[in-house]
Amino acid sequence: MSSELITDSVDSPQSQPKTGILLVNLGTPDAPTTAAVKRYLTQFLQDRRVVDLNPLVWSFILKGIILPRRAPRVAKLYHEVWMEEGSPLLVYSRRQQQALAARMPQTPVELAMTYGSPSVKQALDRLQSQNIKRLIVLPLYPQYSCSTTAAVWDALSAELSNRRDLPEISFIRDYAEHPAYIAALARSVQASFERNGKPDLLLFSYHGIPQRYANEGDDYPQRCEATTRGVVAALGLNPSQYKMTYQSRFGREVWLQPYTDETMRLLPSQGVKSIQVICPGFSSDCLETIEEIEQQNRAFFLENGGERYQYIPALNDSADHIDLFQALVTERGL
Ligand SMILES: C=CC1=C(C)c2cc3[nH]c(cc4nc(cc5[nH]c(cc1n2)c(C)c5CCC(=O)O)C(CCC(=O)O)=C4C)c(C)c3C=C
Ligand SMILES: [Fe+2]
Ligand SMILES: [Fe+2]
Repeated sequence: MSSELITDSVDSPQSQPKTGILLVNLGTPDAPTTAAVKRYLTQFLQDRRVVDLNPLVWSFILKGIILPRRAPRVAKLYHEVWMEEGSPLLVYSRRQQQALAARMPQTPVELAMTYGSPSVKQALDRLQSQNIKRLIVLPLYPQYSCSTTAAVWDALSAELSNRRDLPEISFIRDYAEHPAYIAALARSVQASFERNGKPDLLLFSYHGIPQRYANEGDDYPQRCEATTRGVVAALGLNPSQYKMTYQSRFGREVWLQPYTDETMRLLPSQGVKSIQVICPGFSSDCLETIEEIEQQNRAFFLENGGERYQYIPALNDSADHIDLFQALVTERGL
């Protein structure tokens, strides 16, 4: 054996240990059917990071009351947005994984979902089979929340608790104010203004969380405000030209306000006739953007006197978005 081959197969003190990247998104049903939605929601809504009610009481309410009603209704909505290759959230997340992998051919890039598949276990198995010694974890949530980012942390640590050999881990908490993220959003809004004309109002709609989670220390609303501040500064908008709301509330508790749906119904009576809506909390288009924002909230606005409504798509697998991901992992020493 030549000495060249020997040094190639052994980590020399100078060579970097092999690094892998793990992208993690929320998860989505495997099919637009009641059974698949029930499976998905059972796992998702039993995570105490998401719903923190007494587990025994909540499990009883969830399985006995909520899922039998919600699963068939939501399955129909998934059916409406389903793409040829699958659920939009998974389709766009896969494209992001593939585009990032193409940018860095020496580095394994895997995708996992906190709930459903591909699971964190499957992704870690694939990375470990490639002998990675360092792991950069990028939760695909621009703004930290205990209900999303911390749930990624939990899923990862639960899975690692079964393994003997842990990699060195770098966990990206969020990128709400990252200059490349703000620039990508601002460019996407600017392109929409050029295509459709400048609207009366640019609405930033973020997924909500219970207000109580924020009161107990989740800085998610501050992280959303930071994103909005960055984008409006980049675009030079004044306060009368934009607004920020929270969507997708679930259950009876008070969630972050103002609510997107209520705002949408009110705006036309306040003189807003044309609106463009961006959802910067979603790294991929999914049920909550395509069905809830592009379809349902469009109807609320138009039925109440609004005239022009445009939804600005998520950054998905655009080159700007992949540039941002590349910058985030490179900053972690890749
Ligand atoms: C208590 C319930 C929920 C909290 C808290 C919550 C926070 C939260 N969610 C996202 C991103 C997404 N949520 C999506 C769907 C979705 N969310 C909830 C509930 C809570 N979310 C439910 C029940 C559902 C499923 C649909 C439904 O039954 O209405 C999705 C889309 C998934 C898809 O398959 O397309 C995303 C993405 C964030 C960012 C967030 C907190 C900041
Ligand atoms: Fe959600
Ligand atoms: Fe929704």
